[in-house]
Amino acid sequence: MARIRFTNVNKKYANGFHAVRNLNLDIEDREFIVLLGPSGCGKSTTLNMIAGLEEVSDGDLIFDEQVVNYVPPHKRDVAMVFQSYALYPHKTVYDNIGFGLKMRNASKEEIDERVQDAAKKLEISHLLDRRPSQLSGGQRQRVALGRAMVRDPSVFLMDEPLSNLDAALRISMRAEIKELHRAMETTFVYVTHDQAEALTLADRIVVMNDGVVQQIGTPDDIYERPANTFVASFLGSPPINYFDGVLEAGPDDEMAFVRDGLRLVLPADHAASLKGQEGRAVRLGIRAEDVAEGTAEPGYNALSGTVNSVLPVGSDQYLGMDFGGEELFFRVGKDLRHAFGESITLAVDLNRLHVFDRETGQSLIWNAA
Ligand SMILES: Nc1ncnc2c1ncn2[C@@H]1O[C@H](COP(=O)(O)OP(=O)(O)OP(=O)(O)O)[C@@H](O)[C@H]1O
Repeated sequence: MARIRFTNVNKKYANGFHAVRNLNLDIEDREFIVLLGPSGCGKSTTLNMIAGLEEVSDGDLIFDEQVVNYVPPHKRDVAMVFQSYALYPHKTVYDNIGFGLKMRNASKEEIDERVQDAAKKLEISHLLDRRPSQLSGGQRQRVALGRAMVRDPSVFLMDEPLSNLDAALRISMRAEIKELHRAMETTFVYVTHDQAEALTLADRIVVMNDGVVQQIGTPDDIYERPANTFVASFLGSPPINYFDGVLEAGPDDEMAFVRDGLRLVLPADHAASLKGQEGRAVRLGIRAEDVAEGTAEPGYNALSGTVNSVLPVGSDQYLGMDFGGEELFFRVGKDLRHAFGESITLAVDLNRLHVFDRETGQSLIWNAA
């Protein structure tokens, strides 16, 4: 069992670089947590603090009830899988998987039982006599997973374990990692910069930027109710569209977003949370998929512009629109037929709008985590 808690944790590297700032995070036993963010945001540093590979500069890192700030890695009951696999090139798959157990003086029988069991689960039993150089990338990654599995750790740490695999294999390995989590019944902490990976795997996602947590929540929370423009922009493809404008009060407690060529009436519950804020400078967000081809009166709950680009992506298509000199991107059904330069009106799904403060970027309608 392992619950992991960070309380006011900071990490400053020896050169003074402040990589993680005031981190507060409570990871429940058996939870699948994904640390998500752009390169350099501090996710690997956070994972390495759990592993004991990096020391906490201040604050406390707690496993269950024990502060582990100064507990060395081999006493933490964690296993880690790296992007680079880190296999021993001259050992067979069998020996690679069993090596950690051998170093801990496990009996030959125990090693054999655990290696065979892990190999079976990972479907690599037929590869046990090979060396890493005789394996594909996906098979090597399974060996790395097997090596971590046989240790039966309380915490499983993974740092971009799929990023060296091709697109198709990444998707099938995602399903396997999810199944592994279910079967192992341990706490998983997984680092990635890939939003799709995070959304598919996580019970909860921690979005980080510049060493600071931006939002902690379920995949739905993060995608549907982003706490700020950073989170809103980091997830979604093509990325969310923004419009700068102001709030305008209307009759019957109505609240609308207005700017040149656009007036969108906000749903009643958003209007209620924005009551009294008319005149406020806001940034409105419309996700690429939250539009439909519509005939609503132009300028009112609808967006009109000209088609700039049409990019089919198989199941649907990305539609580029010129909107008063601004370039917007939407994701629409593959059956919509539009030609370059054509005028088009899209109806906006008003229930799925996002409203942010223009200065701070904080959401004004979803409670920040
Ligand atoms: N030993 C170190 N000394 C000084 N700065 C470091 C050290 N290790 C990492 N950093 C810096 O700390 C920041 C966070 O690094 P970290 O590896 O945690 O980022 P990341 O989010 O995992 O990024 P990536 O996806 O590129 O690995 C980066 O700016 C990095 O350059």
